[in-house]
Amino acid sequence: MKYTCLNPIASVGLDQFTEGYEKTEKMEDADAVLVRSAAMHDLELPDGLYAVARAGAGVNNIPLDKCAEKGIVVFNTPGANANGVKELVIAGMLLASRDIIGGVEWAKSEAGSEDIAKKAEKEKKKFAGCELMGKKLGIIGLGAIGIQVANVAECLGMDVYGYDPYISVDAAWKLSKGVKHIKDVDDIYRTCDYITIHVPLLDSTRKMINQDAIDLMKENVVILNFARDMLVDEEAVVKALKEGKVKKYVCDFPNTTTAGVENAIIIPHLGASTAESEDNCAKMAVQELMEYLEKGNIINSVNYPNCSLGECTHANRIAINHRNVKNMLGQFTDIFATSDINIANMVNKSKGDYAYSLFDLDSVASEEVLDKIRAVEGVLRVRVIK
Ligand SMILES: NC(=O)C1=CN([C@@H]2O[C@H](COP(=O)(O)OP(=O)(O)OC[C@H]3O[C@@H](n4cnc5c(N)ncnc54)[C@H](O)[C@@H]3O)[C@@H](O)[C@H]2O)C=CC1
Ligand SMILES: O=C(O)CCC(=O)C(=O)O
Repeated sequence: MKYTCLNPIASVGLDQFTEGYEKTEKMEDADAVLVRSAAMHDLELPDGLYAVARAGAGVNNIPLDKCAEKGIVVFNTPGANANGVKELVIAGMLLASRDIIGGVEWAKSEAGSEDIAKKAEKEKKKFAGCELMGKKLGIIGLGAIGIQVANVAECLGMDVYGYDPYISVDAAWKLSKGVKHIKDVDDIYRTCDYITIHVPLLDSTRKMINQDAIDLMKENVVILNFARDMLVDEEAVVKALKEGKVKKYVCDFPNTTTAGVENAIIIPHLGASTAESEDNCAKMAVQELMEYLEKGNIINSVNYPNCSLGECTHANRIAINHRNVKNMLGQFTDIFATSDINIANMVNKSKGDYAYSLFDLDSVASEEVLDKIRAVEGVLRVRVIK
């Protein structure tokens, strides 16, 4: 099996590939791709490619449907970099509250000045700020990152408001009970002194924080965006920064709209750039790929359902990527039955428009049988795992 990396991937992850895996620089030769933020939308997807693993959370750089149509399963690594992002969000709140950046710049500009200590005592009032304790923090999106930000902000003495209409049961269990449950996002905009967004970039979330949202916000609000720049109408934010309505905009995604704007604190996408997050993501991504390539089991896919039959202890395992339409399973089982093949174990799961079936068989399906399955309308890929 061959894999290629479209971004640098931590070696502690790649080292997990066992004998039989080989790195290639050529995507057209690869069975699997590992990627971080590299844009894949315009890349040609080779016919031999089985899987893409995003060592990270956001998958807006990957053409999910185009991959699904070719039977390419796309994975991400949920939560693996959440702590790294959480810590930078807290740093962002502190940078927005205390003029640490201004103060440090001042000290640099006075390097070599004999009376710097005396001057500092005189100048420091320029860099004074406010504390986080007692302030209201609104969190939009209570997934892996949002929860961690909520819980730590509470420990810092902030009054935390959380909004996520799709929160998972697991996530809800992890959330501190002190976090106020907000059902209308406008209440976050109206109430909070700090607002941080942690949702995926989807058509439904694009420019979620827009002029209307800003109009509802309090004077001097701080907006933090460590999720994706396109979630925010940044032209509206820049206008609000200039008018003084928004005190600071802290964003992890530099672009020509915000870089260099006064009171915009722009960070070069460093949220997950820690040794720990990079290692966690790389390890999880490689495990997911190996599990899929070797056993056909899907864990943490974003375009196909999670689906597993564990180890295969039978004669043959066949994996079928297909559309989520009626009677696919009926047609597959019919083909096995009429070919005198007993199904020892099977699973079929769907996610949106796509589905996946795994069959463990008591005898080996011939090429003829596999061709019959391939010919079923709606089948996107058939793979012999064992
Ligand atoms: N700056 C960086 O380096 C990083 C940025 N990210 C970005 O942060 C995003 C979130 O990451 P995670 O928390 O790990 O993802 P996650 O998938 O664990 O959480 C996302 C949450 O957003 C919620 N959500 C979806 N639509 C919503 C809506 N309209 N309103 C409110 N909530 C909504 C979901 O229910 C889910 O709970 C990623 O999609 C990615 O774009 C993630 C990791 C690193
Ligand atoms: O790999 C990275 O550094 C980017 C992390 C990120 O944005 C994500 O996981 O969504």
